[in-house]
Amino acid sequence: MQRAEAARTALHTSHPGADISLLKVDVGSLQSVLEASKEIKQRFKKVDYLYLNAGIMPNPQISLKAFVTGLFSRKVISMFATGEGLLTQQDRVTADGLQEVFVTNVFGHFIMIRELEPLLCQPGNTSQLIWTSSSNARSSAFRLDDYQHTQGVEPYSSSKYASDLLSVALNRHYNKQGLYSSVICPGLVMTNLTYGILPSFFWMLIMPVMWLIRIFTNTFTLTAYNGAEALFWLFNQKPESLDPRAKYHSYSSGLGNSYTKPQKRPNQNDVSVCAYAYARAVSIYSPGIVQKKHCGPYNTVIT
Ligand SMILES: NC(=O)C1=CN([C@@H]2O[C@H](COP(=O)(O)OP(=O)(O)OC[C@H]3O[C@@H](n4cnc5c(N)ncnc54)[C@H](OP(=O)(O)O)[C@@H]3O)[C@@H](O)[C@H]2O)C=CC1
Ligand SMILES: CC(C)CCC[C@@H](C)[C@H]1CC[C@H]2C3=C(CC[C@]12C)[C@@]1(C)CCC(=O)[C@@H](C)[C@@H]1CC3
Repeated sequence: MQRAEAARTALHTSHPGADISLLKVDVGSLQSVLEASKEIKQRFKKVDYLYLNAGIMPNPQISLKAFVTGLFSRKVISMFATGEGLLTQQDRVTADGLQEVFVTNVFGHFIMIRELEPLLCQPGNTSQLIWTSSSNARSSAFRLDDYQHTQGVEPYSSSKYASDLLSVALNRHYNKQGLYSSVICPGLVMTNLTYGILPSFFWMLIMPVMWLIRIFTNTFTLTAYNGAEALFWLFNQKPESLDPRAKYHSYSSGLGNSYTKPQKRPNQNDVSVCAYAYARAVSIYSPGIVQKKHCGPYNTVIT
């Protein structure tokens, strides 16, 4: 909350008239998501934009062997752009009995969308869901028969691919009610997430190398300001004009100027499968968990 208050103060300095309301939510805890959603419904009559940005990559490990092999392969540029095959993470099970990466990066957000449905689907109004996904999302890390990625070591890639699929499934389900979902990738940005991969002083030391790499890959946005480009770009678009299956990337030119461009779509079969998986996930988890946590009745009907 302290960080949120600091952000509010900074925003008030640059935008003195802004009405900024703070609310604490742990998207990794279903009870917290339900409570926060209830509070949002009390505070607001409608929600125009829901930015699903919170995400984690716990205990990341770099594979030095994969990095060195990648450096001398033809895939070197794509390795720097996506980090594919370079990172593994150690996941854990939350108090709700869910995989932490899956619940934080995907499922908590999904429950919030369902809970806020009346505010997001107002007649005569369009609303946008904007997910912060990643170019690290990888279909081969996602399996329907293990959609929480309990068996593998790449829960981050898996959860980001799940959010890409879920966004397409949400478009199919909600577009006719004026709700539109998009995913973005901010590129490689220096944040607490990347400081968990390598210490901040190390990133500082290799910054000249990073600027050099940026000449060859536009995905090294590096600053939060440039990384947020696609989030801001989407805010200004007519949601009906967006491609429901695209991923919108924040890019930076060699000189550090940012711009947004759409990129590839998830596989059609995967999308149908994902819609089914999430319908099943909600029906399995919601009633049991809510009863256990004494949050009152919570019925979800998925068609
Ligand atoms: N940095 C990068 O290079 C990239 C980042 N991304 C994605 O961008 C998003 C933002 O990450 P980034 O800013 O880089 O990393 P940070 O670790 O700096 O920020 C993560 C944010 O998520 C919030 N968060 C984490 N867990 C929870 C939780 N359980 N409940 C509520 N909020 C939570 C954090 O809140 P708090 O500060 O209160 O803990 C923080 O605001 C993530 O989804 C990440 O996957 C995607 C591609 C590249
Ligand atoms: C640049 C240096 C000389 C060496 C850095 C090597 C790696 C640690 C990085 C190379 C590509 C990076 C990358 C990510 C993390 C750090 C690297 C693997 C991400 C996976 C971070 C989270 C994301 O969501 C992706 C978009 C990033 C892709 C690139």
